[in-house]
Amino acid sequence: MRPLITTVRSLKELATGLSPDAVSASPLLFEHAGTHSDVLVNADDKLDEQRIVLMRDTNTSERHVPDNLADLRRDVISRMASFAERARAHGPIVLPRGWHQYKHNNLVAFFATSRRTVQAIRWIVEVLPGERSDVVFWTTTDSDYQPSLEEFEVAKPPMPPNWEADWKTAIDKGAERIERAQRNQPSDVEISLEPLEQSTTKGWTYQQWLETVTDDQRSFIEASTAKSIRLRGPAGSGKTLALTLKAIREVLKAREDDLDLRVLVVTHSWSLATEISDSLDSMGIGNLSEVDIFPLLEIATTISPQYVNDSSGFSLIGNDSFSGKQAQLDEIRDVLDDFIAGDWITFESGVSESLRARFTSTTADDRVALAWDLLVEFGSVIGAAAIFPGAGAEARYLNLPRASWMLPLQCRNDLQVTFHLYTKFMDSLDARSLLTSDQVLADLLSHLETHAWNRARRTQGYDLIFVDEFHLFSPLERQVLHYLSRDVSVYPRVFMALDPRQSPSAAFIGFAADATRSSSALSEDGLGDVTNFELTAVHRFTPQILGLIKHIHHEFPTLDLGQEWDINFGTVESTQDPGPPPRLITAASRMGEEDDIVRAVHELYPTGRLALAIVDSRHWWRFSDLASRIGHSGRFHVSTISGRSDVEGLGYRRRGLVVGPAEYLAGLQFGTVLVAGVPDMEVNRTPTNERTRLLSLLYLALSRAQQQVRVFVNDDDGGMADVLVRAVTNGQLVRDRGSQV
Ligand SMILES: Nc1ncnc2c1ncn2[C@@H]1O[C@H](COP(=O)(O)OP(=O)(O)OP(=O)(O)O)[C@@H](O)[C@H]1O
Repeated sequence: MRPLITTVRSLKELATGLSPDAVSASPLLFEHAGTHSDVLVNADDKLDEQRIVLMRDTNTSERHVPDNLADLRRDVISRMASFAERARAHGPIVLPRGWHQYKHNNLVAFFATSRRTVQAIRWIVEVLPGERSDVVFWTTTDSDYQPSLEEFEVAKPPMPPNWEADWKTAIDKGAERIERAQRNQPSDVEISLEPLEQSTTKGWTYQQWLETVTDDQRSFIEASTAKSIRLRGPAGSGKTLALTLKAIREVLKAREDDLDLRVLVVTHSWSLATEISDSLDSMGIGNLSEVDIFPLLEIATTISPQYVNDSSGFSLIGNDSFSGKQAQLDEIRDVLDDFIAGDWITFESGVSESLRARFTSTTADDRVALAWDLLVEFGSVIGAAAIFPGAGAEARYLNLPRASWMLPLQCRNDLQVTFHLYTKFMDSLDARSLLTSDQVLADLLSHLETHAWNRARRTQGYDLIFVDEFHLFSPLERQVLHYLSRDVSVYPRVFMALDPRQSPSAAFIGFAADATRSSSALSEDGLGDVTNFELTAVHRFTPQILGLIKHIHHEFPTLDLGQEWDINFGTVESTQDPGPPPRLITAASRMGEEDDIVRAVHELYPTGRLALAIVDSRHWWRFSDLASRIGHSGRFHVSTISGRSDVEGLGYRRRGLVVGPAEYLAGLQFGTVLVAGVPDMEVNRTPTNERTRLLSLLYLALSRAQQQVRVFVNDDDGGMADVLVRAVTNGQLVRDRGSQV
């Protein structure tokens, strides 16, 4: 096969488990056949990016890894990306001990994967001289072929001809594609969905909406802006819409009164920011230049001086994207493996029995589960509390209050071992010149506390701040909001829409509840007195879907939610006409399940926008593969969504079938939602934190649907989860026998 030229971002996207055939359905990736090599780039890649050249002389079937590593493609690709990141960091390359590296001049050899069974396979890689530290993956060695690096250096083949020209063409073409998408001109077949009918605002004007909203929504829209307001309601109750209408109302009022008003709408993702922006545009009130709509992280990187003029070469880890999360998870697994082979011995006797069992387990699945829990602990507990390694950091961590959703750590030693691993993890990020979004926000906070910002905020700050999906913001992110206001003499006026049940990592709920437990906590938060409004009617979905969602709600383990956060689901009603009952389709095998899904796509595609939501992202690889197969049939528009980054906002919304892990569908809606990858959540077998997370994702997936819901399960993966069995028993789900092959 011809050589492949690619980048870290592209490899990370592939390392989520994206099937090679699904590349063409990804709005993030772009393939180009050059004169002598193939090029695979990510939409965010620029011309001066570090390049990764993969020589594929011996490849016959596999496109992204050597044929003999096909079974471990995900692991292998992830390590390739991790190596390239380390190569481009300043200073000498630091690889984890477990990689067993050799070096000779610019050549490095290291194990291609962490799996012990195949460790004998090593990469021979070269880091090319120059600013960008391009990396060439020359070949792999195994027991039959083991040249020394010295020998290899002498016999090394030349670089592929024209590779730099092929690279440049690919980047130019990729940029053209994005530009086309931004102009909303799909380059392929046009589809016949009517965008306005499908949108949140149904094509109605602002006036029409004011006449339609419920009394609850109206009270919020017309409420005084003298105080901050918390708007709570279940999924689909019209929170986003009410926020949008209130923002418009305040702008129009200020115009009438001849006041200068600056309004900020903060979201968690670009896709929702784009959707709100489209809603504003479609309401027939012309240009609203007073309103800015951005994801919070975007604001952080545009006003934080460290990032505006950043020359350190550090880049932000995409930990809001699935690929970023997966890359961190792989890194934590490496850190864990190194730790267990080394320092663990000094901690072993002190930690609790249950944690010890997790560290000493030799099952690969247990190791992954532990890495996953650590990822949540590092990001949502330690990072969210802005604790970074350094003097006094461990003591602060030891004193943090623990909540039920967190990793159960029973004694001081458990916490210490966790903090030790956290420090190692942060060191490994440093070795790759990576920053987390928590670090960016913590830096932003310190900037916001300076006199310089205190002066700047008078012009750059905002009078009113609207926050959608507030439940997705970490405590750290929430603190940032206060400083974005313009007038320092009054409390910031923040209007937050939230539904704590939709917090997929389940991570922020505990903190949020802690913060609200004492009534003075909110004023300490810097918001002064906060008024509560509650929405009790859902407008998105039918009473049948609401019935199923209420059932899921009642399955949630007790979260100790502060009273102010819990929504009384008993009183919630749907304003939609009745629709078909949600269905559960049970197949005998994975293959059968996939057939069932394909059949459903054929049947439902003509009815409007469809989503296939994957509840447990560990099943993502399988469904991304299915997505590509459906896409390749040529009859359907399929796009995959696996992150919150900007480019996804471009292409997918007008497309027919959107496939993605449930958490990335937050804030969006579809005519029909097909739900798959629902794992066993049995109380006795699933820790509370895991169960909460999965139920939250299931709730999120189901609540994206307007008309129909179909849930797919198969016997290979354990059949129906108990929560679904009970829904069938209670009549909220109708069971159909799916394919029995
Ligand atoms: N009063 C209303 N009458 C009719 N339709 C409404 C009303 N309020 C909202 N809707 C519609 O209900 C749907 C859901 O609204 P919206 O997205 O604002 O809900 P949400 O509470 O933000 O949901 P989620 O939390 O799940 O993102 C939209 O299609 C919107 O147009």
